[in-house]
Amino acid sequence: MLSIAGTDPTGGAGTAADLKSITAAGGFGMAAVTAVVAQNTHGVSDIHVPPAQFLAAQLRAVSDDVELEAVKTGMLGTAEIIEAVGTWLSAHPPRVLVVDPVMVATSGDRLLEPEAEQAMIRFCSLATVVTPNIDELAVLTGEPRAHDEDEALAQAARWSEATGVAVVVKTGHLDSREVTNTWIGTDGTRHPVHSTRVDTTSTHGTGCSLAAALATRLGAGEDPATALAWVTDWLHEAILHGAELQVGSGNGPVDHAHRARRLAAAGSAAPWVAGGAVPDRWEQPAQLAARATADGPTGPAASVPPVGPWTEALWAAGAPLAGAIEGSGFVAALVDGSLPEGQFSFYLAQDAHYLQRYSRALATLAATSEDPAAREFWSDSSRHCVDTELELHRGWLATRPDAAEVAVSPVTSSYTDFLLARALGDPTAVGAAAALPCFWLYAQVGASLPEVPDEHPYAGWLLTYRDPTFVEGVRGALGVVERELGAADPAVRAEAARAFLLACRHELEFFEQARRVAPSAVAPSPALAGATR
Ligand SMILES: Nc1ncnc2c1ncn2[C@@H]1O[C@H](COP(=O)(O)OP(=O)(O)OP(=O)(O)O)[C@@H](O)[C@H]1O
Ligand SMILES: Cc1ncc(COP(=O)(O)O)c(N)n1
Repeated sequence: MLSIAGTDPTGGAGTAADLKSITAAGGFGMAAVTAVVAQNTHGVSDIHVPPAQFLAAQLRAVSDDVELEAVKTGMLGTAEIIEAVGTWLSAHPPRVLVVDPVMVATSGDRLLEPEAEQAMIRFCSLATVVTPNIDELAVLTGEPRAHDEDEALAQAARWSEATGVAVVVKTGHLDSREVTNTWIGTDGTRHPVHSTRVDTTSTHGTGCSLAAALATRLGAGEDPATALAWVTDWLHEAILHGAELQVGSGNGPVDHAHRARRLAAAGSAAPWVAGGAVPDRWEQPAQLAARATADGPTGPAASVPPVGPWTEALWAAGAPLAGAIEGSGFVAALVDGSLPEGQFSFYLAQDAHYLQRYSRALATLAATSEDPAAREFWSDSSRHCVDTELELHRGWLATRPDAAEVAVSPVTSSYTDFLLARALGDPTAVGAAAALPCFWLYAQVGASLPEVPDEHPYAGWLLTYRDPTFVEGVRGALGVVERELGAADPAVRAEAARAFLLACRHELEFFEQARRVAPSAVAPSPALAGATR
């Protein structure tokens, strides 16, 4: 996959951004340089355009040796450069050509000579798809700048029909809460991909990154809707975490590698409960809390407080994981509404599988517990789980036939197999401690959620986290676990603590697994707002 673009020595835009984006999108990146640009996160200070013959030599070096899947062009700078690229492309037409008609940088600096605009407009007709921002779309179409998304879509559709070139309309430059990228096909088809605006100044190079990643996915054979969904979701994550890079003091770059680092961390082979974190015999509550907090963050306070010293120690030990769940990408995307529909549907499907199995683990605890109050609590909870699962199928999943057919995932089955094994084969204190995080951490997430507006795509679902009867259930589970631990042998207690911490980690994996699903993997369905659980 070849990028033909200008440079950015601070790595945020141009060929640097393109190569990072191509890698992130799964391709092998190559780059031919059109212009050497002295720029940083504050703007452009100088531009050197090497002779057009030199660019032609770079392009020949590539095509003499390499077969390309796709080409993306960015800053072309001058009419002469546009012509050199056009000539080369005509001799070596790639299967996919994405043209980002770069004219003006975010900083306001011109990256295309004004007299080259007409040449750029003609050049765009060679493309498979063009990715102008709102201002560039106005120049391309020769129309006034669109005021809103509908105007931009209409402009793009007219231009696309006239030229036979698809357009991705990007609303990043409008000031709506939602940011939508829409693929407009030459036959008028529209594939909108919705995302949410991130309140950040780290958007340097977003246009370059979108176009390069899109070219890579299209070059690999993905259809336009799937490719654009992948790119929009990946870029949202990169923008969300851009500021953490702390690169420059102006408009910073996005974090192209955020997803790769997140997935690498998820694939870690380190044990979930470090050796020595739990004593072999848990004699005193403080033994566990002291060890668990010695080498890690303490985490948030419990929204439903512990009911005694044993559950207090469990919380102290598991709190860093509760914090990780509250701060997880899944919860963040669910709350800001950018969670792709396919990932949400996958989550619902796994939730249904989970509840079905969890209810059996709870029923097992009801059958094996000695304490009548525990038996009553577990059997009520098991029954409640069955009801919730049935409601999930009747409500949310009924509107998504594709999601209803999603099989149980490895993450869901390893969590539920673990819970069932603890309930079936271990002392009831261990089974009870393993079952507790599902109650306690779910309520914790619920308490951390902000109010969302009614038009939020997942408003209906977010409300289910606030169910007050659920908080009662958490108190019930805490009471049972506190009593079970108090009565247990210290070795069994230690096993229970281990099971509790493992279950907390399973909870984190359960939430995060949906983020690992391709955003368009489950077919879209009618709007979510207002749907009932
Ligand atoms: N603040 C933001 N929040 C969320 N997504 C954004 C934001 N800014 C940009 N994006 C994403 O990046 C894409 C490209 O951004 P934009 O519309 O600003 O294009 P551009 O002007 O060509 O980019 P550039 O400023 O790099 O030239 C958008 O379509 C959107 O997916
Ligand atoms: C070489 C080059 N190409 C493109 C851009 C546009 O990116 P942005 O508008 O985000 O500054 C840039 N600044 N530099």
